Amino acid sequence: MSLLQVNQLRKKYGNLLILQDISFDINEGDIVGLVGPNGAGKSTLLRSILAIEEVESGSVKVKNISNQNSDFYKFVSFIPSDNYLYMQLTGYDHLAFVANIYQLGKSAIEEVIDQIGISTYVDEPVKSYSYGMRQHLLIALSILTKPSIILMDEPFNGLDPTSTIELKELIRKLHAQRISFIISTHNLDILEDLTKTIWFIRDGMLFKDDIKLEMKHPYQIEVKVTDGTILENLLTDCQLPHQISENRVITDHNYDVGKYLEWLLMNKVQIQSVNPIKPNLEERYKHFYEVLKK
Ligand SMILES: Nc1ncnc2c1ncn2[C@@H]1O[C@H](COP(=O)(O)OP(=O)(O)OP(=O)(O)O)[C@@H](O)[C@H]1O
Repeated sequence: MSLLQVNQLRKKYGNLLILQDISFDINEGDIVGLVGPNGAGKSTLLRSILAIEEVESGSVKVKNISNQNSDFYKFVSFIPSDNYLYMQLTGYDHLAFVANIYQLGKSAIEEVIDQIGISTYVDEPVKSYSYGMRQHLLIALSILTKPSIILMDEPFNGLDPTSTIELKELIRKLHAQRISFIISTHNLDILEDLTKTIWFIRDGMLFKDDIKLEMKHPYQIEVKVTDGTILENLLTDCQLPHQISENRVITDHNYDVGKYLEWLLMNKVQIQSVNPIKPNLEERYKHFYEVLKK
């Protein structure tokens, strides 16, 4: 079911067009990864969704409530990339401050402290927290209102591997409780662990990682046969471009895989399986920008 609707969002800084009429829908339970080079417009998009930035035109709604209505912010939370915590205050002070704005009681605070697992340090001043502990506090703050979606801008910046794993687990846990996410990050490996829905932004335009783009990628097809030695001997006669690795022949997807199969069958090679070797996100990312440059 559609949760967040972004319609024709257009944003300029001076004469520079930053967001070019961006539209998309996020469904309940989605985790969307937003990637793109520096200055592509990722933060501006998140900030415009939240009406922190004034836009030229377009509309944003969550559960049919406009971002011009304060109720919008009960359902949408934001974790910005810059640390906006107060070093002298404790984690609890922060939670009490936000709870007060939304007129939430102590029990709501206790609930998120338990849920995020920050009870051992919530009464300490934030200046004593590690990056990971600060990120946990920011998430605790973001879920106080029980939002339906959390927008995160570069949440993994500065985290060590342990804190990164903890944050990923926390995102998965909240996702299992039906919270949706839009996560902007440069860390493609982390993103690929969390979601298959990865969107690219470049020059203020949004590109969903669509199948057509993937089909154009010259990924390879792997053909398994029973005996590598025979294969190697056989393939000395094969005119089609290929590489051999043990008992597999790796072809180039630009060539028709049928031709390889035909040739192998004709030479009585027993085929065990034929699998596309799907490029990883980093390869698709590189390919994507190469395609766009043309
Ligand atoms: N307050 C501002 N005034 C003028 N230009 C701005 C402002 N904020 C951002 N920009 C410009 O808007 C463009 C998009 O910036 P934005 O921060 O949204 O990119 P980004 O994709 O989040 O980049 P990064 O990955 O480096 O965080 C950049 O060209 C940036 O210089």
